[in-house]
Amino acid sequence: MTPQLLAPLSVQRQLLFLGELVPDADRASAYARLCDELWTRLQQQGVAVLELVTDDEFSAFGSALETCAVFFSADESVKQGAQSAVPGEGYAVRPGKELLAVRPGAPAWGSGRSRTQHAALQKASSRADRLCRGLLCALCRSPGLDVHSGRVLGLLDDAPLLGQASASLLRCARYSPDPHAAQLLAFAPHHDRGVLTLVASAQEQGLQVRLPQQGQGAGAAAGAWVDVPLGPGRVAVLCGYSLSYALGGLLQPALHRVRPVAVAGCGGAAGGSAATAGGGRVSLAYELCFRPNPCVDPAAITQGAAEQLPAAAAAAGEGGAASRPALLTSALMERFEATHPVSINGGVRVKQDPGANTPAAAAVAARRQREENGTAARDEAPAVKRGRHDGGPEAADEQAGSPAAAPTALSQPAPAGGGGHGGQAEAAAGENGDDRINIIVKDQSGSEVHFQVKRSTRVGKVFDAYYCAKGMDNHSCRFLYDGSHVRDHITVGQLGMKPGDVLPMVEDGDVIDCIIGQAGN
Ligand SMILES: O=C(O)CCC(=O)C(=O)O
Ligand SMILES: [Fe+2]
Repeated sequence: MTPQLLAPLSVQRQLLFLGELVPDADRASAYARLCDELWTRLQQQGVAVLELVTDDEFSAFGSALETCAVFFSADESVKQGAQSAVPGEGYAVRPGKELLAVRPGAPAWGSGRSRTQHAALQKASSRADRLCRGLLCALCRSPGLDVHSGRVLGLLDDAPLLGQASASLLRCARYSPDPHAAQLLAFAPHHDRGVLTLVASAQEQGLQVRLPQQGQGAGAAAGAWVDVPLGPGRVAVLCGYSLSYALGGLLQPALHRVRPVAVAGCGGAAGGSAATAGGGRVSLAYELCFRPNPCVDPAAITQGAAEQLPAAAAAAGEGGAASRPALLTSALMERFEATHPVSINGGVRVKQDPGANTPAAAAVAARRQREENGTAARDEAPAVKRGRHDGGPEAADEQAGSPAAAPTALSQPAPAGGGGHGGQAEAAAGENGDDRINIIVKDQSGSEVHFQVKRSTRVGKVFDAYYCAKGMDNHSCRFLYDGSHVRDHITVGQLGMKPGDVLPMVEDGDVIDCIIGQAGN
């Protein structure tokens, strides 16, 4: 039986944003109740569901959900057009799931339908941003936490005010109803990297959170997956990794997932365009993030916080603020990457275990062995390379509706007919000589993303998939192969080749170095 999660919490926007300014005893006490309840629910259940009484926010979310549903039902060329027209915007299409992302303040793009959609998403993202900041402020002011809100709010950017793209991100996802995917999670269990995430969906069902396993909220149902009741007018609030870190572990990041979306399952409650998008589930997730450069110092942030807090942190099994070093947000995100294997697209980033018995792992191990022996790949006998097929652009590695390059080893087998980027199966195909090779993209911290691609795949597609897996803006990194800058128009097979070279240089398991923050291509 699904445990009863919680009664919706009513919030009036004017309460959130004006409550403390208006000298009205009722409003002040209602605001205090909101603060308290928000804290208690996040701490005990990992999620709070808000009922938006004044519909300003939800009408923005609702129209974004509607326009996205229509957009997602449009044909592939529209999607491809949008993708190429949006430098700096995350965009990905995966089997069974379509994802579109915008940042508040990002300039409009495209024309016609995609422009309409972008405008709706922009409006929803700025509403969500405002709501999220108000909730963060309320959380800090809760009697249970009692942290100076400026210490946390000061780490956010003020980009939405300046009309520049912010660090925060609104994702709109459509999970298509697939009879073959009925047993597959639509979104693998994950933590969000940001501060707070708001999730809205016209469909009541889909989102699930795992109740905390230990600490204050732990009860009989500790560790159980529970449904988060969404639907029109409701928004779920989830604590992300950054906030959890900033508060020294006083709140745990919410582990959440999207359950399987069956054909007849979640489409019914959608109403309007969401239903005409072919059923399935459409959701908006707004992830409020710290700006890229400030220092997040848990000890300073929680200094003087409510007295019972150290005990709460200890009960949650965390070392508390004192054991968490002050980190730049960029370092915090690296820490997140290192400890969280699930990318936002549901792909699993796998650090290959050299002992693992897969061809991909064997290739990586062999390459490392070569490096240790001082035998650089470039020094190998040409005869070895001559046997390889250089792959021409005509052999493009495209499949409609799936990215040309995807991280290997997805969390579940790809749904039938969905492109089949399924880790081991592909690795085996590579071994059989169908011209696929493993390429590793590695950043300065040593974090790796593995790809299995054809030699004919354009490296730009690998980079796009990398940005997508990392949740980063396109064109925000510089890529080096063998120390030289890689242009994104060449193919994987052309990596490292100089004008006049006839033999391919790239080897299975080769590494492309990624310099984060240096725009490159
Ligand atoms: O679609 C949903 O309900 C959740 C999406 C989500 O968890 C995310 O985008 O991080
Ligand atoms: Fe999420």
